Amino acid sequence: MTLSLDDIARAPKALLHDHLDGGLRPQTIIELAAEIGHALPATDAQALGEWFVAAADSGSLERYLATFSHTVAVMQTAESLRRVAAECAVDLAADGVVYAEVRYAPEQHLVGGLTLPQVVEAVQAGFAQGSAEAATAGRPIRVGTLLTAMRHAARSMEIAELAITYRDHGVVGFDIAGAEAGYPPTRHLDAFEYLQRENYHFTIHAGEAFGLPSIWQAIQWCGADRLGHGVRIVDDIGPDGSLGRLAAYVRDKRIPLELCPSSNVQTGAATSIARHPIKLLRDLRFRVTVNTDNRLMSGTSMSREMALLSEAFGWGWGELQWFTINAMKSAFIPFDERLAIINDIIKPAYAKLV
Ligand SMILES: O=c1[nH]cnc2c1ncn2[C@@H]1O[C@H](CO)[C@@H](O)[C@H]1O
Ligand SMILES: [Zn+2]
Repeated sequence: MTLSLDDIARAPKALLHDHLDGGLRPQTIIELAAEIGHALPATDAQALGEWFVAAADSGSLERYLATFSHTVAVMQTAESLRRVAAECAVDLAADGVVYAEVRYAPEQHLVGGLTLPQVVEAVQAGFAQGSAEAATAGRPIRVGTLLTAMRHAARSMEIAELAITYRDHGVVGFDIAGAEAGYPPTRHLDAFEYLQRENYHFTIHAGEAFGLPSIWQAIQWCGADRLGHGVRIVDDIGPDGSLGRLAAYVRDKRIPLELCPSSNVQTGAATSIARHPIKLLRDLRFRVTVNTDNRLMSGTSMSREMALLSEAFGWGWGELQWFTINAMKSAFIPFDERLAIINDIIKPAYAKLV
């Protein structure tokens, strides 16, 4: 049985890996760009959406990331950040996402003169507004924010401190992102050690464009709670399914993998959805979660990612519920709040569907 996109959209879903600057509506980019005179590769919403997907479909993470220059350019004022964040919450909720952790890099939004705290407050105001609108429309969503530091830059300690400052105001974790090859996680060890001393949560983009050494550093040197992608952990799994020491550690410790199928195909981390290692990793019972990464660059949604997997592997409600509960168990909000979403929202909804 394969599930249709409409069926999946009605089921509750949890999303741990979604970039705010990778999920703008094309029409919003056009309107914000017009206000500031930023030139775009297309000026019609449909064409612009297609341009992002085609340009990101590059086989390389570096070329994929180049497309963000257009989204980041239009997110340099408090008003534009608020609008983008509000629309993000509304769009995720309309797709049936009940819990989302959305990330962005505050250091990339200072060109218009905002300070780091002003950036965070504008985004938080947007998430609050969008969540309130979604609740009014009958699609409640909870959005937690992750603050990302760019791994090629040198502001991770500052961003880690910013995350701690806003930990009781909706910021639930920290991350590093950007080009992976040449920028190992240990470059930011001081930031990760600081966050551990603060009893805080963080994920690290690792094992996407670079392999096992990046994953090993993220976990064993930096202490990551989760892996952003982590898909190349399969390099430590033999053809007979035997696990190397690192893969065994990741599975034994139930370290969540934030897998992003469409994004991985675009950057060359996987050759196709049908051959995506998510099948093997699920069969081996790793703590697998399904994510969007960048809805704009992949022309996707949480429901679409699930529908692609359902089509490729014949997965039904049972698997969809498993991924959703895996994600919810792995969220960075407090345990009792995770449990409440699982028991009060997710399980009753799937009990009706299965
Ligand atoms: O899959 C990814 N791998 C690494 N970096 C990424 C990915 N997607 C987005 N970003 C980077 O994260 C920044 C903050 O959101 C984005 O501007 C982009 O440069
Ligand atoms: Zn990402």
